[in-house]
Amino acid sequence: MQWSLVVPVKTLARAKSRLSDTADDAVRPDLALAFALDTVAAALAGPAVADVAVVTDDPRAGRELAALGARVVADEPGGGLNAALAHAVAAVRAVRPHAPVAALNADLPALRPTELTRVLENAAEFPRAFLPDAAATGTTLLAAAPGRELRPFFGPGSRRAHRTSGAVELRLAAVDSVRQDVDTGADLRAALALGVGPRTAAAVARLLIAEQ
Ligand SMILES: Nc1nc2c(ncn2[C@@H]2O[C@H](COP(=O)(O)OP(=O)(O)OP(=O)(O)O)[C@@H](O)[C@H]2O)c(=O)[nH]1
Ligand SMILES: C=C(OP(=O)(O)O)C(=O)O
Repeated sequence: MQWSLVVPVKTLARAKSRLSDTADDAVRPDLALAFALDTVAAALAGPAVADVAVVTDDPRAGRELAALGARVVADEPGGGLNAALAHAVAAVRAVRPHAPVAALNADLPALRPTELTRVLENAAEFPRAFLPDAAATGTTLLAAAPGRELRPFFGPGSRRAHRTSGAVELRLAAVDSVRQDVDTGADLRAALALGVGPRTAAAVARLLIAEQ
């Protein structure tokens, strides 16, 4: 079964505020973009994904992610993350109405295509399913079968919100790369330990050189 994914990317200048003690205002946009590029490149590399739509209003992110092969959908004005996702799902379903859809966070720089494939194969067993993040309080992926509404409740405490909404929690071993989102310096170290993609590796190297 081939999936359509929607990946939300906030305006880069405002992204990753919780990384401000690790990366200052001048370099954080580059780091956030590197995470998104490595996430989308890995997602497009797997056999289970047919289509990735990035929902963003950021021109640079849109340009660089489109160059990887993603489609770019504009944000729903003033709506925030969940409105942007619902809007992007409607856009991808207009193109591929019979495909299952999943929202995937853009901050998974260690993402492995094989692990994402396994998560999607398991998600395909349910009308709606989600994968909790590494911290076990949030969500990195929320999936909906063809014809089902996604009903995203991303944000603080989204694991509980998705569970309460009736989505099935996927309990899978060995999918750490799909769960390891990066919000803090400690998360970034954990992602580096798993092994990040080339754009994040380069951005982190630039960060370390700038600090010397
Ligand atoms: N398109 C879009 N994406 C968003 C929006 N808000 C958040 N996102 C994305 O949704 C995911 C989770 O976002 P947040 O945790 O709110 O923000 P963040 O930039 O990752 O981190 P913080 O600034 O530290 O909260 C990331 O992939 C963001 O880029 C929005 O309003 N529109
Ligand atoms: C929006 C979410 O992710 P983050 O950890 O980036 O806040 C979430 O977990 O619902």
